[in-house]
Amino acid sequence: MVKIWYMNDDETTDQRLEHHLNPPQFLEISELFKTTGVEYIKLNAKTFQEDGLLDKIKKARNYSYEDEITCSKECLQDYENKLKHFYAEHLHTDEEIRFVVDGSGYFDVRDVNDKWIRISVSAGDMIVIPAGIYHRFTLDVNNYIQAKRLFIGEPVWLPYNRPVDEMACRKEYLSHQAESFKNLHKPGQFLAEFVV
Ligand SMILES: CSCCC(=O)/C(O)=C/O
Ligand SMILES: [Fe+2]
Repeated sequence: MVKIWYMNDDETTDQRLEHHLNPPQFLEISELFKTTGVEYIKLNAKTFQEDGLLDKIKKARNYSYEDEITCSKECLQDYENKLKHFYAEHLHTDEEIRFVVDGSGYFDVRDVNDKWIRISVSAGDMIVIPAGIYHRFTLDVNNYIQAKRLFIGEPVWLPYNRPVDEMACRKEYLSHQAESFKNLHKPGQFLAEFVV
């Protein structure tokens, strides 16, 4: 079950811990979308290969490329280094689409006021992180996640570490954020249409 909360930015303890504010401040999926444009949909991690929902989403969104990544000490080559890179604040020129098949982890995204929001994902959770948003990823204390990576066209995994405010995708993201996310009322306006 996805959980979303504002992080305590001052905490310098292990990145794999929850890092809540005191008291904790949770967000709804619709609030996450309004302040960041991050979309979310729940799939069934046990039946997605037969129930057709993932295929439907891929077709509608033109996700033509798909592979899988497993992040664990045993399965990920250059584990420590890769995790360090994932946790460096960065953006991409394309959407980052992840569907968690097994395990769990945290995607952190910056909100409209540059505050960190932590999204706790586990099996069945799909998130779409827009191009141009500053974000990062970490494993949680279970140290294991397996996720499908979807892509429109050829995959480009290039992260651009902050600050890269002059990039076109960053400027475009900020103008969308200012103009439209806050006026939308449905959680994950686009993915929501697939919820039955
Ligand atoms: C669970 S997917 C690993 C993290 C990743 O691929 C990425 O690009 C983070 O920003
Ligand atoms: Fe990323």
